[in-house]
Amino acid sequence: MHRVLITDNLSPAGLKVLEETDGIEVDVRSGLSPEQVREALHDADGIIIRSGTKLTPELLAGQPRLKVIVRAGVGVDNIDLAAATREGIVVMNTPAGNTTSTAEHTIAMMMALSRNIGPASQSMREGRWDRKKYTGTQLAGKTVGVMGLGRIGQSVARRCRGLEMTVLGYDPFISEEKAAEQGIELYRDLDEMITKVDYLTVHTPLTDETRGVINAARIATMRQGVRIINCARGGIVDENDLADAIESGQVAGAALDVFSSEPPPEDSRLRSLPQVLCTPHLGASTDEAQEQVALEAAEIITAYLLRGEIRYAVNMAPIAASELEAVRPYLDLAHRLGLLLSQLNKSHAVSKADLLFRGDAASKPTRLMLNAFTSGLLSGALEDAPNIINAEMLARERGIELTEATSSELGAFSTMIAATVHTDQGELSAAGTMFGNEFLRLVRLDNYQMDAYLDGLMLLYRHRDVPGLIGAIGTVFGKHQVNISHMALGREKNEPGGEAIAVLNLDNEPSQAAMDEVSAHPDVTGVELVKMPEAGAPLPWL
Ligand SMILES: NC(=O)C1=CN([C@@H]2O[C@H](COP(=O)(O)OP(=O)(O)OC[C@H]3O[C@@H](n4cnc5c(N)ncnc54)[C@H](O)[C@@H]3O)[C@@H](O)[C@H]2O)C=CC1
Ligand SMILES: O=C(O)CCC(=O)C(=O)O
Repeated sequence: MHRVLITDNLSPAGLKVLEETDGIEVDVRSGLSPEQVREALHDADGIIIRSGTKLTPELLAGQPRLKVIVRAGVGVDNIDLAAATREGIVVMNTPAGNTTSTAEHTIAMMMALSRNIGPASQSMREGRWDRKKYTGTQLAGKTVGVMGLGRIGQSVARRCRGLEMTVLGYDPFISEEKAAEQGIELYRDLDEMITKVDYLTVHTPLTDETRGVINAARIATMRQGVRIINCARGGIVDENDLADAIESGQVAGAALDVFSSEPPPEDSRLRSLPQVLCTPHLGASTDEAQEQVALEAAEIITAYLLRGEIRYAVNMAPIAASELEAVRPYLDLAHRLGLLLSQLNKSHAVSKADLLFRGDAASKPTRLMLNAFTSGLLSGALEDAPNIINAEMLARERGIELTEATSSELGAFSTMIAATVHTDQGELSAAGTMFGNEFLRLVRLDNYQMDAYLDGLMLLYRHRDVPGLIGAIGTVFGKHQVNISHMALGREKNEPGGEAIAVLNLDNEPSQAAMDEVSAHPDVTGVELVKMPEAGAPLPWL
């Protein structure tokens, strides 16, 4: 049974999906302190949150059961992504469920700001009839600048066009064609765009680059009387600079749904300025958006916990259900090569690992395969075996450089993954292939070509290729009651008398005495016992 913890308000539609899914148990809590969230996470396989729960490194550390965090919404700034990644926890969001509601809220804020709806309504409640004081401005014919042309920014832009506004846009990651299709005049320079607008609305995530991007210096270059709307994240518009600019008259008004600290302090200047219209982070708060994000969150978390399907991951590459089955054997092969090289490497001082994907493997998600390989490579070195989410980060944190290359040339096999590990004592390399998507094979170890099974107990011994040796080793294992299920030989040069490697697959683990006897044979130059998962064993993290 997989337990899903829910610590924020989630629409009943999503809860119902979770409750009705076999294999899923739901634990709904509210009003938890950070310490209580930490404790509740000990017994959770996954957690669904909105913006009310902050998942800090302290909460995410030491949660071996926790595999997945789903944000019912877009912004993941309340989740420490680096910490989640380091702990091997996949983080996913529901990117499109609240786009329309947030775009509509932005338009509502823009209109209400322009027509003084908030203060006018308040004045009537207080018994006044101030028609002159609340004269507003019309949107039609005005120019709006949209910073961030993603889902919400574009949705806002389309609505502004419908309101007969001229729409300018700034987003370094959108093409001219895409902007033009929607009637957006695209700027590549924010500083240029903001001098031309009557309204500025921001729709980017809060990042190091966007934090405080709308600040005193930029506001000073804008038209006097500009209006600013922030329904994205608090802090994109510097709150102090905005309050100063409103007090000085440079900015006529601002509409804010989000704040750098939520809720903002009661004595915050922005709360008290009459030119500021505030809502308490309501952009996504509609029945429709909440139902949509809750349904998506429930589906995403169950798909991951029950089937290993990864959608909308923000800290790793996604794998669709349709792709997963096809990719699984490649991940398995890469993981086994990592496990093999990890066990053969005696120096532990790995500085670099290079992966080459050939043939069919080159058309599969190479980043995931690199992670799968790295998780195998590091599995012996770390207390908790890494998974495909954190392996790359853990390797890089340890100064291990990872490279990947692809080649569509087939070579001897229709698919091949080759790995080379660089250590302080030289290089180790191995290559594997698969027959029929199922049978994984080791086809090269260093310079020795072979066809060995990559599963179970593998005994590798380096030897001089002389007659009688195979019989002698077989006799040792027979004496010690160790059954050999398969054997493969690899010769460096395809001629007798040189150096060779034998790979024996064993049904049971040989005793130390048996190992010592094999090692003592005068023609054997090295013996290793490698433990691999059984054939067809599920991947540890999928
Ligand atoms: N108020 C609310 O309740 C809600 C707020 N949001 C927030 O709205 C924001 C946008 O959400 P979506 O449109 O769904 O995200 P998105 O990922 O579709 O779009 C973000 C856009 O910002 C652009 N961008 C990133 N850095 C930029 C920069 N330095 N300058 C200009 N553009 C930049 C990206 O290229 C992308 O096109 C997010 O911060 C999200 O958290 C989302 C939903 C509800
Ligand atoms: O969960 C919410 O209501 C906040 C929505 C939001 O800010 C987001 O999806 O980024």
